Amino acid sequence: MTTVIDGKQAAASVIEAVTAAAAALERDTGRRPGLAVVIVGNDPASHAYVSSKSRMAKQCGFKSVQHTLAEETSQETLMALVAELNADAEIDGVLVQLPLPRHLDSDAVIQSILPEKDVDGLHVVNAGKLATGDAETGLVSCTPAGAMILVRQIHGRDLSGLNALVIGRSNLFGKPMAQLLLAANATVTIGHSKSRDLPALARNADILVAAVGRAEMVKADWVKPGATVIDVGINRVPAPDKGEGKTRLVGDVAFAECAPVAGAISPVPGGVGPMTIAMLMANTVIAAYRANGKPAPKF
Ligand SMILES: Nc1nc(=O)c2c([nH]1)NC[C@@H]1CN(c3ccc(C(=O)N[C@@H](CCC(=O)O)C(=O)O)cc3)C=[N+]21
Repeated sequence: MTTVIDGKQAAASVIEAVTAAAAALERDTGRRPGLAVVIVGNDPASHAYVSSKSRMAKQCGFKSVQHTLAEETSQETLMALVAELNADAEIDGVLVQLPLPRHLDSDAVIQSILPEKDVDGLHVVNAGKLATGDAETGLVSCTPAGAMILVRQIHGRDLSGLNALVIGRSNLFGKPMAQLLLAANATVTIGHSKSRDLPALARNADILVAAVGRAEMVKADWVKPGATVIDVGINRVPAPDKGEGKTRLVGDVAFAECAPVAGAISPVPGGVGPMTIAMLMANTVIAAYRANGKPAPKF
């Protein structure tokens, strides 16, 4: 029988550990972890994500602040806010919700966040630490960190001898995911839109991670029988059966046809998504421990 990986349950157990770690820090130092989330503009999906992040931060016992800036905010204003949060001793983590409106240079903003407060793990210092195997002082991007916990549920910490394919090569996900799999001894391939034969690469993968950004692109005949399939896609597609103008959330994997072939598979929703938010909380508590000179908990 195929295992359907329960991301909600895995996220709940991370949140439980984060909440306990936050309470222990407050007992020892009188300080709570502080998370600042910055959002620019009016995109409803972004606002929904940011609200759930702020809600979760409060649930974990953090100091949670949200800065909502107008769509027409200038680069200077946004960078000045980041500088202020960098200097604020009560803030351990700074997250700037992406994507930013088109007139803003998001890379300049991200790189201006202090690496030790970069709970998204997007600063070049954190990307570099991951690439060079420094897990002790860096912060790892939340979605790959969460996906990796799901992989560990199935395979444990040592992926020696297993072939992994990551489809997607973004700095936000594909590259850090490949680094994490490599650090766990998997034999890693990164596939992307210019790869010659993605289905053939996929059929060779014991661990198939899909982050292509195309609804249900991975089909049953891409999946090696018994493979672990991790679906990182979030696509809203029309759902006329739910009513006129309604949508549903689907992943990058055609779940219904792939599930019977896979050994384990993560669904959308309820797979990687909830883990992303849980790992943001984990990174914030890690940053707060380090800021207080304490050895950080591991997740
Ligand atoms: N600086 C930055 N960091 C991010 O980590 C970041 C971002 N910007 N911009 C947008 C994306 C998207 N993202 C998600 C988080 C949780 C779910 C999640 O919990 N999804 C639920 C379903 C939620 C629903 O129903 O809409 C699930 O998959 O079960 C999804 C997507 C974080 N992102």
